[in-house]
Amino acid sequence: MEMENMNFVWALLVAVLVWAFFRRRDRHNLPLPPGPIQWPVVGSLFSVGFRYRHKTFAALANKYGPLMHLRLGASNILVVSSPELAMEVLKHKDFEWSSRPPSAAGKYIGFDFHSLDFAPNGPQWRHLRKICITHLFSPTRIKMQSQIRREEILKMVDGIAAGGSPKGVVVDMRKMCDSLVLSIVKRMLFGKKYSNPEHPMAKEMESFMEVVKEAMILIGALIVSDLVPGLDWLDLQGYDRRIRKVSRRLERVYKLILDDHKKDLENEYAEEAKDFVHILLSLKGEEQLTEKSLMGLMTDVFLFGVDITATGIEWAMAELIQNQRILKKLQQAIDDTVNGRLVEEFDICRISYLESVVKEALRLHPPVPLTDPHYNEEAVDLSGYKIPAKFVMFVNIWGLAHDPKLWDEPFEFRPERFEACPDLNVSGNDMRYIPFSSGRRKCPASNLAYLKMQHAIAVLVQAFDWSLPEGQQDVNMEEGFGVICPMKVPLLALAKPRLEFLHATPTT
Ligand code: HEM
Repeated sequence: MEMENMNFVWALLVAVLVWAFFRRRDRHNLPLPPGPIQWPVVGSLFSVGFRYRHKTFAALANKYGPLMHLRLGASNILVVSSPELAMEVLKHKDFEWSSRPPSAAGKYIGFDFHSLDFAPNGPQWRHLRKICITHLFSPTRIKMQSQIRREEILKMVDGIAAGGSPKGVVVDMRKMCDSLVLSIVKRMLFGKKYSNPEHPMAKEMESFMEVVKEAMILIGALIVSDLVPGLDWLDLQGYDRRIRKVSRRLERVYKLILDDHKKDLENEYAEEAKDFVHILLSLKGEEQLTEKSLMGLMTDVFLFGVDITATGIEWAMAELIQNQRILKKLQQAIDDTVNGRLVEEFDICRISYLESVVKEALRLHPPVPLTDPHYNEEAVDLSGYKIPAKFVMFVNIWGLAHDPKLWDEPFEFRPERFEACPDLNVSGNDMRYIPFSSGRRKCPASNLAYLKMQHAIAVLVQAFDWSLPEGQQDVNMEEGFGVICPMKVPLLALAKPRLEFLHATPTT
């Protein structure tokens, strides 16, 4: 076992012993759903392991059924793996299951649970969710910011084209996707301000990205104080200290950004010129946000807005490169639709094969393979069981999308399966396929993220022929690990320009 995992087991052991010494007697003797053997202290840890939890959960569900109970430390966990039960917890009983458990990341990185993702169910979460839906990710706002996405995608194409000869250039797809999505998110949040190297904040922003990366690692880590509540003061793994440090650094930069934007708003500012931070600062009356909520929302957009979308694009490109027949068919579908110019965002709704390709990539490789942890504040009936309060519940998004009882050849990349059923979409109504989840906690940015993925993939595929670099036989399709599921080995691909023109016609 790796050193880090050994440390985790020891820390958990000490924490559970201390917890058992002090805890109130609050045991319940209700029958709970079946699950793997639970050892003293560590619970089901050895059955679940440390990695690829979505795959382990799917394998365990074959044995124990679609509603499974596990224990890790003092935490009780349910895993849901059938469409019927997913419908029950995400739609019919979504109110009961729509809270989030307490966690060190939520407390510090989510600014005392003031981020949308970490906020427990209640007025604070409802307020933040409404602001996101009506102001940040509304169809009008998405349309208003289309020029930003267009410019950044064209920059990416120019960058690839400039680096190569007619024989092509090897592209590090991971770096390229990260940089594309990051530039779009930065401009949505802050406008062009900090892209100028002369701006006093430009240097600060560079080192800020390191803090964001550290925050993502910590959000994905198994932290003992999350599994044995009330013992964060022991900080047996040193994670709590790291999380507090990251939180202080995020807070410092956020405050600088907020002050800088407040100064802008002292003068008249055109609505179209406003970035997300201007919009959030301009809210008045009941909608007005506290400083903590402003910082929480910036965390939502920055931390969840970049990695997940970039991961989705990288997986889709890997599948296309492996499946040249599908790549060619997609190129043809795009060329036929746009007829002699570079594909634009407004063309996407007319290229149904593109949608099928992106849907299939999100099915085969959902970038978020398990929902975020849902949590019941009160006891709730589920599938004949009385589930006590304060259970953590995950829906296995990956498991549902790979279940051979629900899909033909679930491990094959076959976009045609979606052409046969166009109503099967990302809206979260059919629980076999929920890459953005479903119900109250569904991803609030799904429309934006889905559009961005489709446009970026369409442009890459239309502007270049893609293949493996010389000497490489296969794409390594192994998964890395974390809350977001990246490719284990970053994808390298050879891009050869296939269009004489690389500059698009102006948008309508
Ligand atoms: C392909 C890209 C994306 C995918 C597949 C995705 C998927 C998801 C999933 C599965 C959840 C968990 C829902 C649950 O717990 O039931 C989620 C939540 C969330 N996502 Fe996304 N997401 C993507 C992009 C984005 C982007 C671009 C943003 C922000 C700019 C974003 C912000 C959020 C937030 C704030 C939540 C928490 C919502 C809440 O708890 O109310 N996501 N997303």
